[in-house]
Amino acid sequence: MKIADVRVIVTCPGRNFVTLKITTESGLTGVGDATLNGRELAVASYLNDHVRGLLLGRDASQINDIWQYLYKGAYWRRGPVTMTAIAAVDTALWDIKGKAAGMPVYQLLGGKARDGVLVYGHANGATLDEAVAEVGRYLDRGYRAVRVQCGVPGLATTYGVGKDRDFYEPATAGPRPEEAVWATEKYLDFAPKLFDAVREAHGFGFHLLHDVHHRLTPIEAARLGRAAEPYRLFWLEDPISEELQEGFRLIRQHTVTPIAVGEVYNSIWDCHRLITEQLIDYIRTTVVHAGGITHLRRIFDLAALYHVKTGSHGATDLSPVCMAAALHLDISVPNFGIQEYMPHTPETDAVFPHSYRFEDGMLIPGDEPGLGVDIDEELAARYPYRQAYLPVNRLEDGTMHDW
Ligand SMILES: O=C(O)[C@@H](O)[C@@H](O)[C@H](O)[C@H](O)CO
Repeated sequence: MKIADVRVIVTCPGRNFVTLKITTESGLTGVGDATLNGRELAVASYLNDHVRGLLLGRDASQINDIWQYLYKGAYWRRGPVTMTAIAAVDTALWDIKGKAAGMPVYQLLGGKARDGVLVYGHANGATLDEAVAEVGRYLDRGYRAVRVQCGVPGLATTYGVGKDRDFYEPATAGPRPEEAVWATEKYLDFAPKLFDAVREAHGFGFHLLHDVHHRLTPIEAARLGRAAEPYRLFWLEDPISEELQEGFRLIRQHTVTPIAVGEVYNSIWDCHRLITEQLIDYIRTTVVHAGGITHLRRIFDLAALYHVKTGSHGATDLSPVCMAAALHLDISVPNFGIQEYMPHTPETDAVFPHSYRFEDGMLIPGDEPGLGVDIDEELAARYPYRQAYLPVNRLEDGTMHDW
């Protein structure tokens, strides 16, 4: 199973995606997502200029060795660019291994441990009434878990409230990021009112989630977690900036609201203390940014030992290739919690034909050999890369804040 070709495909069917495609001498192909929102070309270059030549001629079946070769071999370990590049290679090799075995990847991971993958959808509204109505729309569509985000009175823009109702996209095309404004006190006063209104209108028969997007200090997050307790959130996501693992201990001391974190972590070394000290309830690392199926499985296994469940990131900047890979892992691990799901636009779905499907609040991975996802290269070529950035965020006095 020698690797004969390695190609990096950059395409922008509405938003940028980087995809790695590996072909073996016998003609088997595998795909891996390599998208790093706002820094896409850095990963494309890493793969093209520093990884491609190392893979040609190597045995595609040696996934573990290739992973270590790229990780230890780089000397410079971890970090989003390196780990996204390694993830792309790893994912493509699992896809190939599945095709070579004639089995879906979840079979290679030990088989299905559940019927489907519980997902949460994104309800958001500029006003409280709109947000409450949006939650209802998701429940009507069969979602059993809904994340709610809402414009904060007195703030012009708020994280999670998109311009498009169905296809949330925070990155904007152009040479510079958009600038947003933030006021913690306004948000902290408003958020419990939002949870109250949602529960009042729709009851407690579904899971309610909320994302803080790294904007609070530990004590502020503790205050919000405590205020949210009557509304029984499934989780409070990214309450504080993710670098300070000790910060989560302080939150824990004050509230029983479950905590989820991890979309910006790239390795087990970023979250091992959070897991082993049981400072979080859900780990949100995902395939594309945390070293692929091989490494994510290690994180999930460690988490399982400490009763921490999975809750992988699944925003639209993670391509359908990442989603397919995540689903194979989600359906097979013992400690699965939930999977984030934001449907892609029809343009993106056409570029990445896939067999996973939404059914009754769950995603079901396809049963064909490999990951059940591909890239239509001809179509992809019609959408050239467009520079785009995630927003930056400032306090009302101009101080740079976490976005
Ligand atoms: O929970 C989430 O889905 C978010 O935090 C993401 O939308 C995040 O902002 C984007 O993936 C950034 O690219």
